[in-house]
Amino acid sequence: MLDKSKSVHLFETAQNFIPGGVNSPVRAFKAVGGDPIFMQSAKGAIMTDVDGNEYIDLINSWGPMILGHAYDEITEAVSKAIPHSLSFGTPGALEVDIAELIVKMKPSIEKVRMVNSGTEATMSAIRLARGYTSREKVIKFEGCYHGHGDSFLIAAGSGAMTMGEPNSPGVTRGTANDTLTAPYNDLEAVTKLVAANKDQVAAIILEPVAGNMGCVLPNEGYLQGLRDLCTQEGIVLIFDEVMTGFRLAKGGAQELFGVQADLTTLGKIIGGGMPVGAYGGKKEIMDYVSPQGPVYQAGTLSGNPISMAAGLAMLKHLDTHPEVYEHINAQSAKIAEGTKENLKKLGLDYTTNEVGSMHSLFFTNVKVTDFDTAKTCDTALFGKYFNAMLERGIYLAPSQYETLFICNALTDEHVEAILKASYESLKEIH
Ligand SMILES: Cc1ncc(COP(=O)(O)O)c(C=O)c1O
Ligand SMILES: N[C@H](C=O)CCC(=O)O
Repeated sequence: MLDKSKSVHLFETAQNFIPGGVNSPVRAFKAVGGDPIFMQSAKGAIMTDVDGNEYIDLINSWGPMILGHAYDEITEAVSKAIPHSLSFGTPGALEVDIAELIVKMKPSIEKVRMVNSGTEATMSAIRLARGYTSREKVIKFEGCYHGHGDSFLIAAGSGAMTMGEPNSPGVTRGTANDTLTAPYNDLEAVTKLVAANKDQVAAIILEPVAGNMGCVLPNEGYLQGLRDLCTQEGIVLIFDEVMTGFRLAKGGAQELFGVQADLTTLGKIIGGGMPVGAYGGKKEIMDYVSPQGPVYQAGTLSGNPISMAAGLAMLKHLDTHPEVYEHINAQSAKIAEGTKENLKKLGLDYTTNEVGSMHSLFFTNVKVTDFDTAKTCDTALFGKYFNAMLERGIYLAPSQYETLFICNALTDEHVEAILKASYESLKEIH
């Protein structure tokens, strides 16, 4: 058994001062049992906890550590920026540089506004869509997560799904009424929903690859179908690429699937791990944002120089090193294939979904294509698997309804260790 005594002590103390002892619910290990591990440091693909245990990290801060933890180019850029002030509250040169680079790397984005989190990005994007269209309703998909803005805590994935609270108390009935939900991957259902709310829908928002009910891929033609529907009905199509942007390809899911959104929301990845978000898209729509247009949106720390320095270093690296994508995709494919072989060897019939450097093992024999099929998973069994892997030094996301992310620092030796641990863990829990 790992010695977790310092983590246990910290968690006991934390619970006195922080709700549930954590600053974001999925970290609490409630869905998998046991106490959360408190981390001390991380470098490359390895995290070290406060008790000195080491783990191969398969969450990578929920996605942004594409280059691995404490990547030299990023930490150097941050160190260089720090002496010049931690925040100006005025425009700064790095904001212009990163905006220019994002516009270059993501063809559907002509203008971009920086915010401080993915939640802020999605909240701002739907306000903009409402202001632009003069319509009030928004369609989201069951099991998709767009942060914790009131409009999105309806049939939400990620922690909300994990805690069994996809509709949160505290969201007013009025707000909930303006959010319509449809099943993911069902074009007919969303088309009917739009028809039933003719000329009232401002935006359709989705994760182009859902990562918050586990990893769920869009069916062939689904994204294009939504694109066509939105164009036809004057609806703003928003791709929430907080997870997929700059991860699945330089141009994110839009490049991979060849479908362009009107607005795109971005998050943690463009800060290289610092608290950042952004929304951007067609100039015609973005020019509705204050101070150019009437839709108000602001932020004291938006475009923060330290966050911009980190994000810029990360994006510059991704822009000039296509081999990063080759490597993370290849390592992810090895893990996915190896997991399938392990399942076969053990006579287990579970489902795996993967795309690029994102993947999930679902404890169900049902093909997972939406919220309902994701919910067929044996979450108790996942909890056992999670803990068995943790004991073997592999840090998975502590919920069945999250996606695993691969970083560029993951070597073949790491992959081998992950697959060995996975085989032993699967064997142990059956
Ligand atoms: C797709 C998606 N959108 C939005 C968010 C919200 O981002 P944040 O947690 O930075 O507010 C997340 C992650 O939490 C996400 O995965
Ligand atoms: N699924 C979420 C982000 O992508 C999990 C992170 C969090 O809410 O703490």
